Amino acid sequence: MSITPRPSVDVLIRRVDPELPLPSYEHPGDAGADLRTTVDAELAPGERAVLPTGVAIALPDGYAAFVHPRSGLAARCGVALVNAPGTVDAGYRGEIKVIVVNLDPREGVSFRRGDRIAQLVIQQVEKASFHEVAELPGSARAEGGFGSTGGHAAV
Ligand SMILES: O=c1ccn([C@H]2C[C@H](O)[C@@H](COP(=O)(O)OP(=O)(O)OP(=O)(O)O)O2)c(=O)[nH]1
Ligand SMILES: [Mg+2]
Repeated sequence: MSITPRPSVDVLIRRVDPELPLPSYEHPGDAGADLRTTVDAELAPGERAVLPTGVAIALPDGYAAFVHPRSGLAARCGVALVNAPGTVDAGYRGEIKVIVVNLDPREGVSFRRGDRIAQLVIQQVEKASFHEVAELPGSARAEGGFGSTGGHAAV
């Protein structure tokens, strides 16, 4: 049985920093195109920084780009994105930036210009038309949340 790939979506991209390569997919089936930092950065334990990526994009309406962490940076260095996933709106024309944080309690982490620090995932998004009601229809979950289904020994 063959699987049919979805057609790609056209995204316009401007290189704010022309010396660095465009974001790219490392493998044909990858979901995220890696974003690079244009600056060197040193993060002490617990420190965060907003790193520029040197690119700006224009997405068709109905799409958004999401800035996701790279698992290697998380697993090996304790680097996370404070707002993962960062949401890049279709109409945003500014430089995409990545808000990194060093979660390691003891070791600092260094980034060098050109390092791949995050990945950009493009997705179709729905636009909601909100219709206000006084009462919401009932549901099995109702107002349960935040561990309401149990399975957390600590809670
Ligand atoms: O990780 C991120 C998140 C956002 N952005 C850019 C693109 C996005 O379209 C814009 C606004 O993001 P968001 O809506 O998350 O920020 P906000 O705090 O709500 O700012 P604003 O009031 O400008 O919407 O900032 C990034 O470059 N990187
Ligand atoms: Mg916003």
